Amino acid sequence: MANHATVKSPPEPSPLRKARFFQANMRILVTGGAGFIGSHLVDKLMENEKNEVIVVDNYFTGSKDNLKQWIGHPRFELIRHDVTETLLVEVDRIYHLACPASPIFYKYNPVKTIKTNVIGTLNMLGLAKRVGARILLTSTSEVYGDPLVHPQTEDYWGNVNPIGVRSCYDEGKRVAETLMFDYHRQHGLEIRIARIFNTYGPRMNIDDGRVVSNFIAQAIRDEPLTVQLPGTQTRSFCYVSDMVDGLIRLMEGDNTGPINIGNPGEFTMLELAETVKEMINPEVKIVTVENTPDDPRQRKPDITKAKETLGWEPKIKLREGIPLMEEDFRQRLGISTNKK
Ligand SMILES: NC(=O)c1ccc[n+]([C@@H]2O[C@H](COP(=O)([O-])OP(=O)(O)OC[C@H]3O[C@@H](n4cnc5c(N)ncnc54)[C@H](O)[C@@H]3O)[C@@H](O)[C@H]2O)c1
Ligand SMILES: O=C(O)[C@H]1O[C@H](OP(=O)(O)OP(=O)(O)OC[C@H]2O[C@@H](n3ccc(=O)[nH]c3=O)[C@H](O)[C@@H]2O)[C@H](O)[C@@H](O)[C@@H]1O
Repeated sequence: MANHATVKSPPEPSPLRKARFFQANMRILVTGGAGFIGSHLVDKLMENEKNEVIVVDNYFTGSKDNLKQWIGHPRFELIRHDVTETLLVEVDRIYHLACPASPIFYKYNPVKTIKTNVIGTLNMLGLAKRVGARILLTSTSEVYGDPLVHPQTEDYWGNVNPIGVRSCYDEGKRVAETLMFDYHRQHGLEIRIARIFNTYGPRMNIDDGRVVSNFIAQAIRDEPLTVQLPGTQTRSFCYVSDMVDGLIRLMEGDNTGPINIGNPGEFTMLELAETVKEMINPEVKIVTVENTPDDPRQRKPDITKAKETLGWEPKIKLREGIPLMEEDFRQRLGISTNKK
């Protein structure tokens, strides 16, 4: 599915690319770069001395703190900007991540979430078209909704409620994917779409509301782990360094996607709670609480395509990732005692 019929190619990002004696740096825009995945992506991109990185973020869920090591660096720029407004920058690559990801944040102002997904993606595609940049969208496994196919393959069209409380996010991302392919077919844009499955790791907001961060923070604070009913719903958790590796491979490879990027290890929420309890605080209680509407009952990526086309598969198992996140959370919470 590499390249769909294209009408015409976009311009080269800069004539400097073709210059014989001067190799310009690769200028990379990361929208949402002050967030959890975005800031880890920036760290990795900055390791390459040929990269210049520009982050735009409105700090709704992100923070300058996540980027503090780069502020003032000559190859790094940080712009406070909302992607629902147009942006003029000259770049070669756009990693478009800007969008609240945790359900409690994306449901907080659903109309804004839709605008971010639709107008924000439209703006970034317009920018990519003007400057000839390649653009990668971080879509989501939520495009599969409450999936009737398990594990989920990229050719599954999904089972999504168009009028539910999650629709601002899952339908928003579906439209964003549509826009990406329409710009690709109509204007010849180079696009990449990653369908990300639940990702966790250091720098997640402590009170982010997502399940791994909730359970780890609760275990450290000695509060009951809140398993939302029924507890048998499943998720597959990918450690953030594996995710960043997959995103960069996708951007630099020649397959448009969509490609699932996630860890196929599948756990029920009760199993996750038991694992966190055993590893962090065996004394802590596990309680069940009400769930929210339309919570998907199962989720597990089929990553055959990522393996075959990107040579990618995750390396970090859940039991290896939890202690790395625990260490970061303990440091930020200022709670060092480990009741093991
Ligand atoms: N973490 C996951 O499990 C997961 C799973 C699937 C998809 N994704 C996608 O990956 C991306 C990053 O997710 P994350 O987990 O790092 O979330 P995050 O909330 O930590 O990061 C999102 C960033 O986007 C910024 N942002 C939000 N709206 C914006 C706007 N209108 N203009 C500019 N900036 C804006 C936020 O301030 C934040 O820094 C998102 O697009 C999300 O949909 C994440
Ligand atoms: O990977 C994805 O595609 C999507 O996954 C998550 O959405 P979700 O799976 O609902 O994430 P969580 O809020 O972490 O919930 C996971 C499961 O844990 C349960 N949960 C959550 C929080 C909690 O305290 N307890 C608990 O049992 C929820 O009911 C749900 O079944 C992300 O937040 C989305 O940004 C992302 O796009």
